[in-house]
Amino acid sequence: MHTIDELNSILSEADCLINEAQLNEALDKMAEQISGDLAEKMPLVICVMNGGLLPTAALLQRLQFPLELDYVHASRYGLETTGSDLNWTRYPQTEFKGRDVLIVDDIFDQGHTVEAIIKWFEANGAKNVYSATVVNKLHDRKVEMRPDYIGLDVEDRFLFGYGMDYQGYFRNLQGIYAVKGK
Ligand SMILES: O=P(O)(O)OC[C@H]1O[C@H](OP(=O)(O)OP(=O)(O)O)[C@H](O)[C@@H]1O
Ligand code: HPA
Repeated sequence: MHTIDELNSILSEADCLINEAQLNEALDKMAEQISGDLAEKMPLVICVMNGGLLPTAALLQRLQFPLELDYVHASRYGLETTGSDLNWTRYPQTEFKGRDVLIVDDIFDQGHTVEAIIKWFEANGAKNVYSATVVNKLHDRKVEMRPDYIGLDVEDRFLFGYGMDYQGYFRNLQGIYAVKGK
């Protein structure tokens, strides 16, 4: 359990790596690329909860063409997770067989989450599966694939804000922060 004072000091000591203006610029570019590729395809956009909530909303506001929205909740099991083991707590409810699907998440870190979700949609009949993440963390512990649309590269630190949580908190921030010393 954290106190409000502890949480406020985590935030006040953190480094802001990406501010709101930089986020907006990156999201504008992503939306432009996505619109170029998908505007005629009536895609199904999939928000990966919980981290994908803010990025999905921000992209949808910028995508002015016919699309449908659904969400999945699939997260990695704790620290011991290896490979693509995901704990699915919500599968999509919208028909996606034969359709173009766009997966939206906050971060491409090691990449197991996005990779496994893409594979699941492909294995279950999606036509083309695209993926978009606001940030890509720079390190060499990654899966081989990369998302089709990436907002910004970011250094290898523990991040929070704009979808990403620090022990459950701070997903709501309009910027991306790194915990002091981590
Ligand atoms: O690229 P990876 O190394 O797989 O990590 C990225 C994933 O980790 C976080 O989700 P998490 O499983 O913590 O669930 P959450 O979205 O509910 O925070 C984040 O939202 C991505 O989905
Ligand atoms: O750096 C991170 N912060 C929060 N959640 C995450 N999930 C993967 N990487 C991160």
